[in-house]
Amino acid sequence: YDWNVEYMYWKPDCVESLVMGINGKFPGPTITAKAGDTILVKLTNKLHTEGVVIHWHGIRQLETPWADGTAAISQCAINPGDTFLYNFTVDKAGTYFYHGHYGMQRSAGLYGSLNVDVADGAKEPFAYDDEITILLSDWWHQSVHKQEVGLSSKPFRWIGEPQSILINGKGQFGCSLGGEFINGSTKCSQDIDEQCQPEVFSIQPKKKYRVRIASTTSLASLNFSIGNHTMTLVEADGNYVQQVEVDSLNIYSGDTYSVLIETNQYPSTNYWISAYQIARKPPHPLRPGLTILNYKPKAPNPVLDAPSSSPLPTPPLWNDFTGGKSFASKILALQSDQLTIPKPPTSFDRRIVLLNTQNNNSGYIRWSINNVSLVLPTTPLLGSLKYGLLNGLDSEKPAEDFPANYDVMKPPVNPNSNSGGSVYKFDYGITIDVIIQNANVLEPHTSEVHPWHLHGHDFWVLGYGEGRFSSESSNLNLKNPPLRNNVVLFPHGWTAIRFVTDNPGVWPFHCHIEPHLHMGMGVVFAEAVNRIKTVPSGVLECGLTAKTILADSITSPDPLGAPSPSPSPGGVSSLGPMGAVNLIFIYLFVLCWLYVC
Ligand SMILES: O=C1O[C@H]([C@@H](O)CO)C(O)=C1O
Repeated sequence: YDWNVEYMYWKPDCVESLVMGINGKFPGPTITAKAGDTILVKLTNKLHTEGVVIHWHGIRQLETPWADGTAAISQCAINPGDTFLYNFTVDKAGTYFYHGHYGMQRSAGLYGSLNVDVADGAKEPFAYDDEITILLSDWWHQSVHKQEVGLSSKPFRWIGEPQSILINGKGQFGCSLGGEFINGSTKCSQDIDEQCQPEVFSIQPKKKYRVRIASTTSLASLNFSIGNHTMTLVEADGNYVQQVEVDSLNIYSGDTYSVLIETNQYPSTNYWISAYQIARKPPHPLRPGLTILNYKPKAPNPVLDAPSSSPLPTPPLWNDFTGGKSFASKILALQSDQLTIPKPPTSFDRRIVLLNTQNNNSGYIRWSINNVSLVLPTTPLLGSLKYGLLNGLDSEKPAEDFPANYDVMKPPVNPNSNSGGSVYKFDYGITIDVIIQNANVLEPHTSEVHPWHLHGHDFWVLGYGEGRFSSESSNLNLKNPPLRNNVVLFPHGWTAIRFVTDNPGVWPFHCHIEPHLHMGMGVVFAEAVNRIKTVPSGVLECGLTAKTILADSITSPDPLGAPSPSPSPGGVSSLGPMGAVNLIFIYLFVLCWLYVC
C-alpha cells in the first residue's frame, strides 16, 4: 500500500471539520489480507507540521517490534514530508484495525479496518456466505489540538461526550435517522451531505453473514445491535470464542468482534443497526450511531426509508454495569478438537498489580498507574533499551503493587502523583499475571470504565471482580479463559490477565480511551529486549538514538540519519555498511597488535 496521511476538510457528521485522512479518504482504506501475508505500507506524512505513526491494533508484530507504530516507544514519529515503510506479517486470521498512535491522532480520524482471512486451505470453525465490516468511532467538533491543550491545562478542560457516533465514518449531528423514535430528537432531512449519508448494508436474503465489528472510539463505550437479528458471537480480538447468541454487544474502545447473522427476516422491511453510548452518562437527546440493514434487491434511501424499518432497538440503561459484566463473562475460549486453542500456563512467575487512579498534581488532572503518570521520553524506548542509553530511561523502578491501606472505594487521600516512563522489564519465557485494579476518581462515589489494550500480545482474561483484588478469595478461570488483546476494567473493580513473554519488544499496556492515555494512563512492558536482532534504518534516528547510531556509524547510509524513504522489506540489519567497515578495521587492528606482541 502506498499511503499519504493528510488533513482534509470533511463532514463526518454533516458538520465540516478537519479530518485526518489517508489518500483523500476517511476512514482510511480497509486492508484485507490472508493469515501469513506480509503487509507493506509505505506511509508518507503529508501533515505539514506534525509527525505521524500508525499502529496495527491486534497484530502481534512477531519479530518486527519496530513496526508496532507507537511514537516514542517503537519508533521515531515520521516527520512531515518523510516516508516510512511498515513491513510486518499478519500471522493470525481475525478482525483488526489500524490507527494513529501519536498524540491524539486517532481521535482526529486516523483509522481504518484490517481484516485477516484464514490462509489458503485453512478453515474457520464456522461457515458464512459473505461478510460486512463495521468500524465504530466517535466524533468531536473541537479539534484534537484544542482537546489536547484543554486536557493539559490548568484549570483542566475535559473534552465532554462526543457530538456523534460514527458508523464507518458517518454520523448525523443535530438530527437523527431515527428522529421520530428518540425523545427530543429531530429527523434528518433528505438532503444531508453525501459525506455523512449513512452507509446502508445491503445483504442477500436467506444467507449467513459474518459481521466484523471494531471500535476505535476515542472515549465512548457502545451497545451495538441489529434490529430483529440475533447475533452469534464467534470471534473476539482475533481469537475464536465459544459460540453464544446475543441480542446486543457491549463494545469498548479497542475491542473487535465477529458475529454471524442469518438474513432470515421479512425482506421488504429495513432493520436498524444501532450503536448507543453506554458506561458514561450520554447526552440528551440520545445520539446513537444509526444505519440500516437492507435486503436486496430493494435499495433504499437511508434517510427516507429509515422510518419503514422495524422498531428502533431500545438502548440499555447507560449505567447497567450488571448487564455489562454478564456480557463480558459470556466471552470464553472456543473448545475445539480441530483447532489448537492455546491454554494458559497453570501458574504465574510474576504478578504485577496496577492501581488506576485519577490524580490532581497541583491543579493538573492526570491518570496514574501505581502513582506514576506516563510521560513518554523523546527517544523511543525501544532504542534506549536496545542500546542501553540510560539517559533515555527513568532510573526509578515502577512498583509491582500498591499500599495495603489504599481504599479503592474512596477518592485518593493524597491525590498527587509522579510523572515518568513506567517501564517494567521482563525476561524471556516467563508467565506474567497483571491485575488491573480500578479505584475511585477524585470525585466521591465515582469510578469509570477503562478498556485496557496490550501491544505485542494476546492475553488470557482470567477474570473480573468487584472491589480490591485478593489472591486468596478472587476466582480466576484457568479452564477456558478467552484470549484477547483488549479488556474492560469495570468501575471499582479489577480484571486479571495472563501472558507469556515470548515476543521480544517494547510493548505499551494502556487505557484505550484516547484522552486517558494522553493524561498518563499506561505503562510499558520491555520484554527480552536483548533478543531484538534487527531494527531497520529509519526507525530510531531521533533523540539519543540518532546520536548513538551516528556515533557508532552502524546504520543509515544517509549522513543526516533522516528516516530512509524506503527501508528494504523484511528490515535491514542495524549493522549498516559503515558498521561492517568498522568491524573489518577492528579485526585488522587486533591482528596487527597480536603480531607485534
Ligand atoms: O478523565 C476524565 O476527566 C473527567 C472528569 O473525571 C474530571 O473532569 C472525566 O469524565 C474523565 O473521564
